[in-house]
Amino acid sequence: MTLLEVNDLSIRYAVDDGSAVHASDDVNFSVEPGETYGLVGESGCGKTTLAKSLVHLLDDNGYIEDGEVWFETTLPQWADENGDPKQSVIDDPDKPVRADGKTDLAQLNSKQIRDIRWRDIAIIPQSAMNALNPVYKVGDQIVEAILRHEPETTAEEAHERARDLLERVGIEPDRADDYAHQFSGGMKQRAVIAMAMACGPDLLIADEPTTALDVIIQDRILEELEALQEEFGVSILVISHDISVMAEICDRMAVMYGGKVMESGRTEEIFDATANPYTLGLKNSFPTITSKDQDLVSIPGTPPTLRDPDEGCRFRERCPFAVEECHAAHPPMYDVATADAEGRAVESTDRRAHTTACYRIDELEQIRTDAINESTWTDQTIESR
Ligand SMILES: Nc1ncnc2c1ncn2[C@@H]1O[C@H](COP(=O)(O)OP(=O)(O)OP(=O)(O)O)[C@@H](O)[C@H]1O
Repeated sequence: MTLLEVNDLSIRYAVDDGSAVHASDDVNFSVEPGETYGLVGESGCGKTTLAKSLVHLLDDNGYIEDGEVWFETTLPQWADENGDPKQSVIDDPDKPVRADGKTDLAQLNSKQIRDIRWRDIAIIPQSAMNALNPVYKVGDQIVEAILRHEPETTAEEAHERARDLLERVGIEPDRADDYAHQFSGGMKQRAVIAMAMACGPDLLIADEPTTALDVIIQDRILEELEALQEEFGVSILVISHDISVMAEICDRMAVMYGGKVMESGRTEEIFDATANPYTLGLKNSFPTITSKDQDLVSIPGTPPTLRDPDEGCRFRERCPFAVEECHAAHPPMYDVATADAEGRAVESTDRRAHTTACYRIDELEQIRTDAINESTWTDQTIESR
């Protein structure tokens, strides 16, 4: 049973000159119960947009152009006494509810999504540690989050839960009476994680949970997230530009570039059998867990603006392996492990498979070898590709 199933999700931002920023294009992925799924890629590739769109928190000029976001929940008004969707609701084409108990969040109105946000899906935004209100005690802010979403809970129970949640993320319960300025950066981040867990969500979205923290604190935050997951069975959708952080905590991940998923699969597949030039370049630019001494090589050039992009592969202008075909159309997702009877790559829509968007999938061995050499990335000028 899948908790979240994102199908062909495309998100746009309308901008002043009349063009649209294609922040996410035909994105597919799924998250299973209790799983940690990662969205990784350089700044501006659309990770935050994607995460915010799931719970309708896009900026005012952002909108879902197309796609579906099926989530394992049924709103009370559409559920029977067991919490399952009523047959009349499933049969109603105007209701975004499936027989398997999933609801398409993309079709909900703002009141309906408010019932899901925090209670079923909690989001820890980027720079969350600055999100704590300086004039309220930290504990009271958690209490408020509980009471807002669970009116039946008493203030006393909520206080008890707030203290308990703080303890679970490694903060002394008595510090509930402190103000945010009395907390270190790492403690603030953990308090925000506690707040996100206040209503027992099924999915926790953590946007760059360790950025701006030093390495030791980063490790502790990752450990806290893993511990919470083990204890509560919550699924985590984690976003980071740092592929080595992802390696530590994710079961599966999607590597994004320019609003597109370039490669997706289990973490060990992405690391041990990397199948996309962009992922290879990204790996070169971060110290990996296995080889901390390796030279770091960043990918020359900058990501595209995404304003009305052309049809070609989004990565081709920075890709040392780009060929003619890459200019004509962005590649589909190919299955990395299987080929057809003639040995040719096959397209795949299987969200659990290891897939890559690269036409040169048949030459992977050579590409992997070449990608290790710094000169592969630095010798060629953009014009020569
Ligand atoms: N409100 C907006 N209006 C127009 N363009 C936007 C808006 N918000 C984001 N974008 C653009 O959408 C694209 C995706 O941005 P997004 O913030 O989702 O990427 P990201 O991978 O999360 O990067 P970061 O980690 O820096 O937040 C970028 O090109 C960005 O400039």
